Amino acid sequence: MNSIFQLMGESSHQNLYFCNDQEVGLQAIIAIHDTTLGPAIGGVRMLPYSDPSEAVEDALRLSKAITYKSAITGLNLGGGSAIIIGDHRTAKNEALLRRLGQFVESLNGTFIASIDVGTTQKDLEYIYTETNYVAGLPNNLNGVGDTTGFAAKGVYYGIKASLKELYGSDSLAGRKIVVQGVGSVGEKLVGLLRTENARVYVADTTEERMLKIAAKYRAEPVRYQQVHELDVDVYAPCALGGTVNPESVGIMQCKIIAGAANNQLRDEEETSKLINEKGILYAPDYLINAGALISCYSEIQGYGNERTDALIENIYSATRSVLQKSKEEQISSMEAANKIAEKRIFDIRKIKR
Ligand SMILES: NC(=O)c1ccc[n+]([C@@H]2O[C@H](COP(=O)([O-])OP(=O)(O)OC[C@H]3O[C@@H](n4cnc5c(N)ncnc54)[C@H](O)[C@@H]3O)[C@@H](O)[C@H]2O)c1
Repeated sequence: MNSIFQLMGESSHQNLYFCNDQEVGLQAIIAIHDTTLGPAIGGVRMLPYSDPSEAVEDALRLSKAITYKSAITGLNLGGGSAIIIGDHRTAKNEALLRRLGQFVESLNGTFIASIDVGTTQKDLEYIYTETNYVAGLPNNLNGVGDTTGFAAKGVYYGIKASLKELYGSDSLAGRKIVVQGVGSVGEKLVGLLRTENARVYVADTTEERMLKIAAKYRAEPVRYQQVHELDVDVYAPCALGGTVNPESVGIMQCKIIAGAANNQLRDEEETSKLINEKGILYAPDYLINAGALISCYSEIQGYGNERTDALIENIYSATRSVLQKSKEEQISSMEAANKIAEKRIFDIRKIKR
């Protein structure tokens, strides 16, 4: 127990809640990192953790990341996370999800649940049966529906802001961009980039998917093993985390890294240093992939499409501020983003007391 308080203290977490309902088989954790800016939003992640302490660590890490993501994008939301310990393919059912909904409801709006790995919009509907504190509902329940288009739009602005910083122009025409992973977000990003005549290369471990997307958007297919060696303006990681690491940076030929994947940097400190030494510009992942979170915020606030688009467009100016601060203070762009996010929380905390 001591170590849990130590972990919470190290990352300045406010609360950690546990729910154990043996009758329905629910073992769940809700972590609230910081509610200075507003209620803590977070996805419901369902995975078969082998040890509850792993689930606690994940909940703490994920909730802190959301605090920073909300802060840097100007949202009035805090960071949270919900974890259900169990195999989402076999152990998920209506009673379990509704029980989680009751758990969320018991926190009186301090936590707002959305979807994450192992949960779907259908699951969120079950949670919604028991609590109104949810975001990311389907369109037929007046929700934002599929958030992947919003995520792609944010990445698109992040790429444009990075181009502006490096070349003095944010025009995409003729710029060479490789999109690694053309799944839900990657495909929509390819569409946006091609509309403005960027020269787009697409890679995916599923060859059929890669060929389909290449043909649909008149992009060029490349083998996924060759992504890092391509001489391009932008490398957009849109598959899994950790693809930017000392080994891959060693062979990279791109000028900018800007994509949708979460936790792109493995060994953050060392990798940031190597990126810097190579003169590669890095648009922080948690800032430019915030479009989905922004759309959930819009749903909570009852905003229409126009306001949602405007909030997502802010990613452009936020990315520029981060890159400029990074240059001026000779710090990594991740450090610059973290500093801006922390300062906003610090300032707002003063007026909330
Ligand atoms: N879905 C969202 O709203 C959202 C929001 C923010 C961030 N993200 C992040 O963006 C990334 C993509 O999300 P998604 O919803 O499009 O996922 P997805 O599963 O629909 O797509 C991922 C694609 O990457 C491919 N892939 C996996 N490993 C690869 C590799 N080594 N090389 C090339 N391709 C590979 C897969 O075959 C798949 O087509 C994830 O990291 C996710 O966490 C998603």
